[in-house]
Amino acid sequence: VVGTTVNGTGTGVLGDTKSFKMVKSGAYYYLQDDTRGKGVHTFDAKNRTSLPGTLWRSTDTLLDAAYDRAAVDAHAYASQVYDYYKDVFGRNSFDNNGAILKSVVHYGRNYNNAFWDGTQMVYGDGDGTTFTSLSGGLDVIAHELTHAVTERTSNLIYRNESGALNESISDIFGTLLEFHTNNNPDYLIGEDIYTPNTPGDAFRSMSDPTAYGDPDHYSKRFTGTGDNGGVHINSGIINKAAYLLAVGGTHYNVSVTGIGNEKMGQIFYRANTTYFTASTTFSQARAGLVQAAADLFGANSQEVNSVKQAFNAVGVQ
Ligand SMILES: CC(C)[C@H](Cc1cn(Cc2ccc(C(=O)O)cc2)nn1)C(=O)N[C@@H](CCCCN)C(=O)O
Ligand SMILES: O=C[C@H](O)[C@@H](O)[C@H](O)[C@H](O)CO
Ligand SMILES: [Ca+2]
Ligand SMILES: [Ca+2]
Ligand SMILES: [Zn+2]
Repeated sequence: VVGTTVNGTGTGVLGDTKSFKMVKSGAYYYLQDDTRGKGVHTFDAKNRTSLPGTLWRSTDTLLDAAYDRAAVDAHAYASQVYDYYKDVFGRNSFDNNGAILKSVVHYGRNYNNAFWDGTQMVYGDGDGTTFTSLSGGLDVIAHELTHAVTERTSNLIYRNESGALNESISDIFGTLLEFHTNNNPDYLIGEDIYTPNTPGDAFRSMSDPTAYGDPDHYSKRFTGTGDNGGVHINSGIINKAAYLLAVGGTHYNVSVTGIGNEKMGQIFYRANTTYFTASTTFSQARAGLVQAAADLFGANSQEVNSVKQAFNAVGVQ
């Protein structure tokens, strides 16, 4: 819509208060932020599955109803992910040309999932037991938006090893968003919205993928055809390598010197946008990450050595 930018305030999925930009047009206020790129737009699917539904419209700037919570987080967190990519990597939205960030909430009925469909981020409400509104997880939103970044850069094929790499990159930047904004950071995925009645669990773990049945070593990779050849399963191998690269540790008797989250993120961002291609395998990813680390920190740097150690630790040469 065409209108004037105003400040909105609302309650998120977890009951937290946050502010965001809205546009006033006529008598209504819309979840449209014109201050970031070409815009951040949040839509209401009204529990149907036609996309994107309607641009979120309110009669005021206070979004504190239960039905508003999913939209508040989708809108505010998408803005935070926009700011991260712009401030940290100088990337202007997923296309690096300010593309409008579209988010859709209240998708379907009791829908226990969230996804990027090539055009927009889509969030279910969950069934209230397995998931609560999935836009309530900052790592989830950054995960979905990072699929868009990957699609516009390496465009890693969503199958087998390239697909698992695609998935891991989304989990990695989902996690980095939590640390960058200091939003209860951890190396878990979906912990804020998974099983709302059970504290302390998550959907995936980067620090210990085996906690949720995913492999933490190449010798344990899934070789079936399910899940597009295990893209959400074998992602655990790269997730573990990224975790070790950032934090350090000893894994299957291989010791890794941690270099911190920021440098780990720089290396993965540069590799994904410069060296990875659609068909990049785990072994080729190691080479691309080593090259990215060499570009950033020097061929004989600790950072390069730590990338090699991390991939040795998960059995990828
Ligand atoms: C981001 C993350 C919170 C989310 C988690 C998720 C949810 N589901 C469905 C699902 C729901 C419930 C259970 C259960 O054990 O009860 C298991 C799986 N599958 N994955 C996820 O990983 N979504 C996929 C959706 C992929 C859709 C096909 N491209 C993704 O974005 O990669
Ligand atoms: O589809 C069959 C492929 O073999 C696939 O399953 C890969 O072996 C697996 O993704 C390993 O990364
Ligand atoms: Ca997390
Ligand atoms: Ca839980
Ligand atoms: Zn994903």
